[in-house]
Amino acid sequence: MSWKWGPVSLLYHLVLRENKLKTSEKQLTGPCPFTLIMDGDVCFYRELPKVELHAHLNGSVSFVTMEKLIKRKPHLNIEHSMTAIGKGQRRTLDECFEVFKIIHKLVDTEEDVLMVATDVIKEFSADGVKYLELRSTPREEKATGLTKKSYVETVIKAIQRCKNEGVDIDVRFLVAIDRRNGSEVAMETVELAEEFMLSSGGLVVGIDLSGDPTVGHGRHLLPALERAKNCGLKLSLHLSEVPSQLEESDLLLNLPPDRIGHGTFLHPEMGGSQHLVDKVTKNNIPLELCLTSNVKGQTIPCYSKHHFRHWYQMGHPVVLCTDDKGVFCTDLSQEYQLAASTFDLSHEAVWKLSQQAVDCIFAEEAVKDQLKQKWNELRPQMFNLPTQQV
Ligand SMILES: CNc1ncnc2c1ncn2[C@@H]1O[C@H](COP(=O)(O)O)[C@@H](O)[C@H]1O
Ligand SMILES: [Zn+2]
Repeated sequence: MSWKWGPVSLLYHLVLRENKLKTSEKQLTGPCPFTLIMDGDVCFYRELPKVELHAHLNGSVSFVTMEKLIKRKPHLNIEHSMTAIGKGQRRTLDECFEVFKIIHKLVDTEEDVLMVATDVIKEFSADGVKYLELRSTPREEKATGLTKKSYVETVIKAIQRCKNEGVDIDVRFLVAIDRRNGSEVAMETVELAEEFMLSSGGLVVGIDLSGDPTVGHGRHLLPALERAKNCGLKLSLHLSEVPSQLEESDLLLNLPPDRIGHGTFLHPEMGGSQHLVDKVTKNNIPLELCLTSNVKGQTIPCYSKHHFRHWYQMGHPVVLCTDDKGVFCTDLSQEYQLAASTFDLSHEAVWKLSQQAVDCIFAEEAVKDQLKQKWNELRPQMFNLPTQQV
């Protein structure tokens, strides 16, 4: 396999150099620039065109952006160690949810949301992501005047701003329901999403169901999710992220959702059941899989035991994603590289994985066609083939 420098890796290299990273920071933002210079394999994953379908906005805040937020609010006495889980570290899922509470304190004005969303989009683009579905929970902050509506408007503004600046990435937005907030808020969230689906020129495409999986039961959220589906919003639901949710997953799979987040404990080999697998395969529902998130959040003991193996072997559609690239100190290139090294995937298999993710996006068919064309155009430079052979 020969390797050529491409625009993405070069840009990433320059961005990292410009930020003059210290050793401690390298762990939080991805591979160090020196690795990038020396290791052609790292460049392959960085340069690989990618689709990111499972990224929570406030979990995706990078070290560099976090530094800006901490400087804006020194009185909060928040340190980096409180907002990210570094290399080799593990936390319980409960502890992860405490981290989000801290980040929410730092991101509580329209100005913060605009900066965070703009930075996150640009970082995904610099990592070679060509299509991104960002998800976030609309939040009201009485003290600063932030409303749920202005929250969504601000994320949309960031998406439009990046587009106007020519950032090479197509971005859509999923409005998130936090399951902890119950059925009424869930319904209000769907109504808000519906309003923006109609007014945002196709930028709001769906609903995410997330939040602490140990709190509440999905049965109370069914009316809101059904309404979302009926009005044309796509559904991506966190399902069976913890072992105790089998009954809930069975119920929510009847909707059926358009994609599943994690689905860690659906497979019989993970403690789930063939019945659940049959429901997922019958409807061909893609799974969004986040390796580092699951290992650092300790729902999976180690990478080799990740449920990627079972679904990938079955030929079921799986999409590698980051979940919370800031909190878990990863990026999508690293996730592809991790999957490849753990499950012994060739560059050709990795390419197929990234290409097949295009079929799982929520944007309209025309966008899929454009992305497929982009993948075809980029393939020769990735594999160093003459154009006519592709
Ligand atoms: C680790 N696994 C996970 N499981 C479930 N929900 C998660 C999550 N990671 C993130 N979130 C959800 O995303 C919110 C933060 O981003 P936003 O403020 O919405 O942008 C968290 O508060 C949680 O509701
Ligand atoms: Zn998630």
